[in-house]
Amino acid sequence: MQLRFTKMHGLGNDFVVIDLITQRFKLKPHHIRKIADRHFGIGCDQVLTVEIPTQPDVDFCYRIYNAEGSEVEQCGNGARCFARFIRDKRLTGKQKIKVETLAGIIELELTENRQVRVDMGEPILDPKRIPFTADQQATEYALDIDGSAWQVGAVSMGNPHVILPVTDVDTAPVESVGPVTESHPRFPQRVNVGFMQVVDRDTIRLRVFERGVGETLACGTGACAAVVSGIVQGKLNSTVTVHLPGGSLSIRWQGPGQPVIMTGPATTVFEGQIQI
Ligand SMILES: N[C@@H](CCC[C@H](N)C(=O)O)C(=O)O
Repeated sequence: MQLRFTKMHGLGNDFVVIDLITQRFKLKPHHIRKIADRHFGIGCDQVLTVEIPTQPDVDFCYRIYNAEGSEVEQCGNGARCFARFIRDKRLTGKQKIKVETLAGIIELELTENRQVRVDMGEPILDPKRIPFTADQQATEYALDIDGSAWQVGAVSMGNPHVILPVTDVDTAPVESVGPVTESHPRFPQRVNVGFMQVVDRDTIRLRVFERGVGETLACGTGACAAVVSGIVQGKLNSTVTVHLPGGSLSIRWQGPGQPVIMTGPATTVFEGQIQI
């Protein structure tokens, strides 16, 4: 079968977006791996699908697959690309779009300056729900990573994140510490690993070793989780600019009970068809 796709990115975190409303196809993990392969396929960090919602009062269903083939709960950069795709393909005329994900319902809004604002929902700090093995909820946890002692933050944005503080992201041990932490036994569903440098109360620099992918140029949920972690630790104000290798995001969180709001760009690169 020939599948139509659109190649997109959010700050260099790249996606193959497939409309499964006008095309009927059941994507299996080996299809995802083939599509995501940078040598033998199209190449991307995640495959995103647009589907008919299963719940009332929701506009679309948004599904997310990591390059390794696993389905995941949430993807922030992907959410902005999803909104741009829906708009460009005229699948809706609405300014605000409600979509269901495995992590719950999120709201996407295209702004006047071609940015996309996403209500990512409330962050989860309860270790059981992250999931993360810990005696009780805390703002920082002692974590042994391969014999080294780290003080880390742990937050779920629907998907699990651990945040490791570093003094300089340029020299952070992303390639060595990232993979061992991703599969740390205290994170039973594995984890996305953020390396956060606090620049000042309004600015951080961040690199993320993503679960199921490796280091990406940007991670939207990683940016949200890092900011939430920095806020609960008293290091950051409620609106923070996050500088990632692929560009910058604005993240706002006004504290417990409030959703995290992410604003940033979404770009279409090209369109095509793939024989699957
Ligand atoms: N790139 C993403 C996150 C994608 C999912 C992640 N790798 C996971 O396994 O949870 C983002 O922008 O949030």
